[in-house]
Amino acid sequence: MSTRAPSPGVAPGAGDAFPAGTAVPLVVRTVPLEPVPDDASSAPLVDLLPRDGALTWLRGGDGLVGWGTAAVVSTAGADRFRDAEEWWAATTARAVVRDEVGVHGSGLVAFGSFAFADEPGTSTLVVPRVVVGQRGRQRWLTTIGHDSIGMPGLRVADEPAAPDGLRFDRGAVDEDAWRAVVADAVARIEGGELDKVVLARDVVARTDAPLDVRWPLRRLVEAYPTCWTFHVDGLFGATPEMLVRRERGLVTSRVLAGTISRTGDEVRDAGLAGELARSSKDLEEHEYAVRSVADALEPHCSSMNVPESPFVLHLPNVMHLATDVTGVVPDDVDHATSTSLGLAASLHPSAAVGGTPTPVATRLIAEIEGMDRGRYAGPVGWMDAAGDGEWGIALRSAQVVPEGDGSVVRLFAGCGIVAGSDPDAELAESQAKLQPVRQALGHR
Ligand SMILES: C=C(O[C@H]1C=CC=C(C(=O)O)[C@@H]1O)C(=O)O
Repeated sequence: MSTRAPSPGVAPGAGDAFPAGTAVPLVVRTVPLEPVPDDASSAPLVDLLPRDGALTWLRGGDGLVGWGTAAVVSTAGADRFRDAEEWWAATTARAVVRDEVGVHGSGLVAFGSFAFADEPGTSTLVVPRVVVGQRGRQRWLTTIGHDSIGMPGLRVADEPAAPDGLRFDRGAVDEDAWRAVVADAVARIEGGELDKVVLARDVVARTDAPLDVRWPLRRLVEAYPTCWTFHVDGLFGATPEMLVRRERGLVTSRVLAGTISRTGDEVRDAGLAGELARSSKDLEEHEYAVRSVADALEPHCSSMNVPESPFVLHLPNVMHLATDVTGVVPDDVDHATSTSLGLAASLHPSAAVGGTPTPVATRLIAEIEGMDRGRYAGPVGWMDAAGDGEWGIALRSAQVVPEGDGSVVRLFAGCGIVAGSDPDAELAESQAKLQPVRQALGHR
């Protein structure tokens, strides 16, 4: 585990690093901002983000944006969630917080993104210098530093530049090879090795100048208002799947599995939605995912509601079978494992991104998928000092890394494979799931 805590101030990304482990208390202040007017005249939160150090968690106008780094931790391996949780508990215990708003997301918060697998990969929790939040018409501003710091003036940021020289290339496994991997998984499922496995692939985009991530973020926020648009440490996307949300003891999880592409024709799509809702292959795939979430949440909850049948969630590119699981976490349960991050750790990887049985599926993914998922399909979101927060599954996402004078952007998509899955249909499904980020980068 490595930690850093830069010096005070509110300039995005500025500050010298304190030595690892420095126990400097954070000074946190949240104040209300002017309410959002009815006429949609105020800028969306995504427009406030500076170019460097932007952190994002937004859905339909609500959510959090942040920038700068007040403190950060990196963790890795099988204990990545526990180590991050311990660091957060120590950080919040010595923070001095004055929160004049007192809503979900005000006060001290950290944004986080966790690796899919135990190995390889690193995970991170970042405490920003500045957070701006919105819930309905309510807005607030939080500053976080190592001393009392002034309130920054908020203004709409400069217009991000479009990706320069954007081009796409194959990922780690080409399309023919990926179809063969899917066929191999189907044979193993039909041979009785396991019931379901989720197999993913990547596509690589390159740019000639460093990608300004605010370009795709602004487009994702606009095109996918019912998804959670996120950005943490180079991983960005718009996920429709909520692994776990905890607010004052109420826990919710939106489970997705089972997909059909949309055609754009309303009448045909209504017919396809009906087909999806009746498809025994998709219902089976969905049931494994719901079971995995319900079984993982159950030990933490005093009561739970797991609907018997899914509904069809309509997104601009695809439709999914969806189930909203809810539960109540009693006050007296072990705090360390029932924070939103502790719950995310128990739920990950659900059968929406791993498979059934989980250990067999994750071994098979490592054996045949042929790529490193990094933080794709891992939990991404935020948490507050009380352990409330929201952790989505990092789907419909991409990882940006610098390369030469430009950037490499790896886009990811995965598909649930069960007995009877067809490799051609799964490839087409993965292409539909790559569409949101492709289009947000400017590629039609
Ligand atoms: C693994 C992904 O989607 C999951 C979530 C919804 C539907 C899925 C499916 O139908 O296969 C996947 O389980 C992805 O988008 O990369």
